[in-house]
Amino acid sequence: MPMPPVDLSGEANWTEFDAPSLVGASLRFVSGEPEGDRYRVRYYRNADGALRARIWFGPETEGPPGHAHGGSMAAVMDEVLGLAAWAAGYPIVVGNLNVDFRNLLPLQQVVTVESEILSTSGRKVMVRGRICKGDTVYAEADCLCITIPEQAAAELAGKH
Ligand SMILES: CCCCC/C=C\C/C=C\C/C=C\C/C=C\CCCC(=O)SCCNC(=O)CCNC(=O)[C@H](O)C(C)(C)COP(=O)(O)OP(=O)(O)OC[C@H]1O[C@@H](n2cnc3c(N)ncnc32)[C@H](O)[C@@H]1OP(=O)(O)O
Repeated sequence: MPMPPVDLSGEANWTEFDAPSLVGASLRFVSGEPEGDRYRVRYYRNADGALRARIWFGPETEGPPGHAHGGSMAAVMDEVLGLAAWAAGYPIVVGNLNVDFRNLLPLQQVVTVESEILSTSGRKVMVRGRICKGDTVYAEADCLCITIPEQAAAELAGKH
C-alpha cells in the first residue's frame, strides 16, 4: 500500500520550477516516483531565483533504522545541486560532491534543500547546499560542477 499524500508546498514567495522542461525527464532516480515510497520531490525558485526543493524521504530511503541512508541524502545533493547549476544557466555534470552528514534524518518527513551558486571559474561552478528543516541541518554539501559543451548536453538530453 503506497503512503498517503504528503504536503510538498513551498513558501509564500517561492515559484514552482519545472525541472523536466529544462533538463528533460531523465532525473528519475530521485524525482521519478512522485507518489512512490522512495522520494517525493517538488522544485521551486526562491525570491532570489535560487533553487529550492521540498523532499520527503520515504521508507525506501532507509539506512539506519527509521532514518535516511547517507547515500540517499548524497543522491539528493547530486541531483539538486547539479540542477541548481543548470537552473542558473550552466550545462554541467557533477565532478565532485562532498557531503557532511550532521544529524540523522528521520524518515517520512518533508525537508528542504537549499542551494546557492558560490562561484564560477572557467568550466568550474561551485554550488553549496544543505538539507534542513527549521533550525536542524541534516546534511551540507559542496558540489563542483563542470560545464560540458552545449552540443554534448543537447545530445544527452535528446536520448531520453
Ligand atoms: C544525469 C545526466 C547528466 C547528463 C548531463 C547532460 C545533459 C543532459 C541534459 C540534462 C542534464 C540533466 C540534469 C542535470 C541535473 C542534475 C543531474 C545530476 C548530476 C549528475 O549526477 S551528473 C552524473 C555524475 N557525474 C558524472 O558522471 C561525471 C563524470 N565525469 C566526467 O564526465 C568528467 O570527468 C568531467 C566532465 C567532470 C570532467 O572531464 P573533462 O575531460 O571534460 O574536463 P577536465 O578533466 O579537463 O576538467 C576540467 C577542469 O575541472 C577540474 N576537475 C574535473 N573533475 C574534477 C574533480 N573531480 N575534482 C576536482 N577538479 C576537477 C579539472 O582539474 C579541470 O580544472 P582546470 O581547468 O583548472 O585544470
